[in-house]
Amino acid sequence: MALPPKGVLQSEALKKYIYETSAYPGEHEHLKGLREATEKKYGTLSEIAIPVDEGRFLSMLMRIMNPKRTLEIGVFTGYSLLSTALALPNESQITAIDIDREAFEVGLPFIQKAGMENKIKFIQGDAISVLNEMLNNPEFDYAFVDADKANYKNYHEQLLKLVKSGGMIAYDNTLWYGFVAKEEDEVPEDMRAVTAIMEFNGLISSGPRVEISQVSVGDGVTLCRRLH
Ligand SMILES: C[S@@+](CC[C@H](N)C(=O)[O-])C[C@H]1O[C@@H](n2cnc3c(N)ncnc32)[C@H](O)[C@@H]1O
Ligand SMILES: O=c1cc(-c2ccc(O)cc2)oc2c(O)c(O)ccc12
Repeated sequence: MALPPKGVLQSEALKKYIYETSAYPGEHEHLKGLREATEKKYGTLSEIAIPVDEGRFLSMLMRIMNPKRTLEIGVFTGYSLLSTALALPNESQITAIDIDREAFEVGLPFIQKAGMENKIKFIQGDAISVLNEMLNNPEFDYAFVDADKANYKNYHEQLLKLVKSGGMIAYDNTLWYGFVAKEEDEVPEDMRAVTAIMEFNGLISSGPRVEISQVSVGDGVTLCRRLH
């Protein structure tokens, strides 16, 4: 079964319009360099990086929130990481976790050229284990999650102990190519993470711990604000 285009926008013409009018113009030169190096090295796999319009959204969110300590789970070559870092004040720190360092090294020269390396502490390791080793001390203002989708519910439990009350957790891919709204027999075998995503969406949609907003940008981003 052929995959639909990635993301919420199922019209290629509308996606092209949005990219060309409001996402590519003004894209930071080193973000563009990182994106092109990722495409060159990884070909179609580069699609797992967040798209440019989502990068702009996350960057705007950071400028509004002005967080001091942030977390990123799932770095790949660093498009979301560099989008975030460029929007943060100099004294801010991002703890970025990925099980794989090889892809991060593809983006690292662009992070360095952009002068953002000092804001980033990269930790190579399984995110569940790395988060478990952190003290249950809510010291982060913001977290972005874009790693293994089956673990989103586990990351959520851990992050509710690590993100401050009033802080924000953003989860990527919560609309998963639109498959969340399709019948089971319409979902290709390699897109079965849709089950975990749908369970996760159900889990966070009610309850006293977070307030959410499902944002239809990229492949769907859910913002969760910790209430207590
Ligand atoms: C979709 S990519 C992240 C894309 C990235 N946010 C960007 O904009 O380029 C997912 C990443 O999660 C990482 N990952 C998967 N499972 C992980 C785990 N258990 N712990 C830490 N990282 C993991 C993968 O190595 C991969 O780099
Ligand atoms: O097709 C994918 C796959 C992933 C993925 C798979 C396995 C992992 O351990 C982590 C991530 O992530 C994706 C993604 O974030 C995206 O935006 C599109 C597609 C995929």
